[in-house]
Amino acid sequence: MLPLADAYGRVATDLRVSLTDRCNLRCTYCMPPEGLDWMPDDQLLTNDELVRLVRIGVERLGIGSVRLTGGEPLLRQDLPQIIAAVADLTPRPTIALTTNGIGLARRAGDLKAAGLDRINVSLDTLDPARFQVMTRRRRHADVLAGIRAAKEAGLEPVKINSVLMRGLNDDEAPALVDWAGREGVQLRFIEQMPLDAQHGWRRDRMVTADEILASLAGHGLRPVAAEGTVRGSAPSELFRVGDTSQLVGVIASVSRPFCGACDRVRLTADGQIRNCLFSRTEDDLRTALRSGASDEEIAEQWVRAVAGKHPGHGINDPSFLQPDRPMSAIGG
Ligand SMILES: Nc1nc2c(ncn2[C@@H]2O[C@H](COP(=O)(O)OP(=O)(O)OP(=O)(O)O)[C@@H](O)[C@H]2O)c(=O)[nH]1
Ligand SMILES: C[S@@+](CC[C@H](N)C(=O)[O-])C[C@H]1O[C@@H](n2cnc3c(N)ncnc32)[C@H](O)[C@@H]1O
Ligand code: SF4
Ligand code: SF4
Repeated sequence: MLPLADAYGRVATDLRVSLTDRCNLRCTYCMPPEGLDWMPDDQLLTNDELVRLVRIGVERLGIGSVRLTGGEPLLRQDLPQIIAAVADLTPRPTIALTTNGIGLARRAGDLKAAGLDRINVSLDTLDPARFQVMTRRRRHADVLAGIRAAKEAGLEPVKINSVLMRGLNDDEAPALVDWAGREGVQLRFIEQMPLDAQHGWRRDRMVTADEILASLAGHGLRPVAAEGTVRGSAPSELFRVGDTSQLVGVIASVSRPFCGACDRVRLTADGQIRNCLFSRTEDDLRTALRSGASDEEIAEQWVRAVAGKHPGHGINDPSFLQPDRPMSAIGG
């Protein structure tokens, strides 16, 4: 086994695979109203290519968990087949999905049956009108139905990702926490990152973890770290709501970076390895695959790609440059 180690003592064991750069929403912090120039079909990995790369990661490189994301991964009609093929690998990795939840109501049962272990659904607001402003689509009810179906399919605990945007939904943290408590889902607030295709992010506009926690002062949040729970490599810092069993997370990529414990590596839908969400370089495994490289050669290229990983994202450095690819094409 070759570990995917970098020069800072970190080892990547969590593979985040983007299945498509396309999406049926247009979240304002992610992409413009008109969408993007989607990747041409011939550049996308086929299912066999994708599963082969995941197999190499699992068999040779110590990948133990696989998260399927995008773009919107539910747009892949063959998602159950992909999940089943990954679930067939030895050793079997845990398999998770990050989705906007549209169409999940119909598909949650099939995904669970195919081998999906965990699901995270994105929902920024409880108000359908705000949802329409934030995503530019009228699909709020579909997302709520998807979350319900995921729970009914036994994909618990369902985690919910909420990005708070100033002037749009930054007053909604308390109501979202109360809703999550009633629904029995784990809510995580995400700081907005500079990864939108429009390059509209501004440090002085983003809603910070401190602001989010201050707005939840009435909820008696206590860090679970104080109970001895170890965070490990998780992006989310967890808090207990009062004396209840409810946990709420804050993913503070910008104001409280967690790069020092990073165990993630990304594979884009067009077969590029990215050693960091904010990496400015990529390693082209698709060309290697299509020019007849052996599993061993691909594994060695992958190891070299991770070895060059930077210590952190650099968002707070004056010289920071946003990556060329937007979040939706990297795999968030
Ligand atoms: N900066 C940074 N943000 C990340 C990273 N991984 C995930 N995130 C962000 O965290 C948010 C939630 O990600 P998810 O896809 O739900 O995954 P997760 O939080 O790792 O999942 P769990 O293991 O279920 O907690 C998204 O906005 C991601 O972009 C990362 O490596 N770096
Ligand atoms: C890129 S999306 C891909 C999966 C799926 N389409 C979804 O929305 O869950 C993954 C996660 O990234 C988050 N995200 C997108 N753009 C972001 C940004 N600029 N800053 C922080 N999080 C972002 C979304 O809210 C979502 O929770
Ligand atoms: S955050 Fe997810 S749902 Fe929203 S536009 Fe981006 S890829 Fe689509
Ligand atoms: S920004 Fe890069 S180094 Fe930091 S946690 Fe994310 S992927 Fe890892």
